[in-house]
Amino acid sequence: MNTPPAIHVTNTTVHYGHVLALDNIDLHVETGTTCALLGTNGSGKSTLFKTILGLTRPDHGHIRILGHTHNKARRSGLLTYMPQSEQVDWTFPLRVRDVIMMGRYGHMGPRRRPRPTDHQAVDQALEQTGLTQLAHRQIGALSGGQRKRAFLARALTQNADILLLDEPFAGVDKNSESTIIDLLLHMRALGHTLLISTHDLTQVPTLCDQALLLQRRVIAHGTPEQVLRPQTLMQAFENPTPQKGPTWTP
Ligand SMILES: Nc1ncnc2c1ncn2[C@@H]1O[C@H](COP(=O)(O)OP(=O)(O)OP(=O)(O)O)[C@@H](O)[C@H]1O
Repeated sequence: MNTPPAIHVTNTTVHYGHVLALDNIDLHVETGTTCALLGTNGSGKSTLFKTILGLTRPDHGHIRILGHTHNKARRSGLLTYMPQSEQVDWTFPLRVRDVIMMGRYGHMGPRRRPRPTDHQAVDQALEQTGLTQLAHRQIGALSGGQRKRAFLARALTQNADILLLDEPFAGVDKNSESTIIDLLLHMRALGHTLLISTHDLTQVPTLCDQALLLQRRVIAHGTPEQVLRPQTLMQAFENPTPQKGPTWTP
């Protein structure tokens, strides 16, 4: 029997009130693929992640994760999500290790008592993200790049087949960026499926097998060489959503 696609989004439209965020999206990501999600600010990247996760309800459309509904996929731990920014009280006395352990909650019983396998998973994620020395530091005392690595470590401990990463390189220093790239290449080599939104086009050819260019609708989907053409990228600027913040120049 053929394996179903890791992510299969069909004919999916999302409005926030009168704002059209996604317009009839079709997306097919095979298992083991690393796909970049590209687009200007406000082009619908975060909305697409949230819709795949079932956190945002589409007006219409059909979403399957490895052949399952998002509820079943989430319950089965098939996918994990690293949001663009975390709603965290940075003054709360949580250590880096505690934050990463949260990724293991789905593997624990209702009392959330970590077992040796949970501690091992956290140790491994700390090492992979270069945070072992900072494990006992309060989360708010980390730099932006270190915080991003901690939340990536929390996602890794879930050991999900599919990782949805919203802007993993935004606001990180060069050191953190190179740690994150190495880690994502490692996950790719292990056969995980990754959907990564990024404004940094320079990473895409090395890191990704595919790229999807979004401007509420799909402008292009193919290999990085097919998508990263100036004339294709220009289409994303035909009618960009007015937004504050950085955009990129093709
Ligand atoms: N909760 C919301 N309520 C109303 N409008 C929203 C909401 N979330 C997003 N939008 C709007 O939907 C559109 C798509 O936003 P979205 O955040 O998905 O884009 P994005 O590509 O992730 O942008 P960025 O790169 O800035 O994060 C934008 O016009 C945005 O203003």
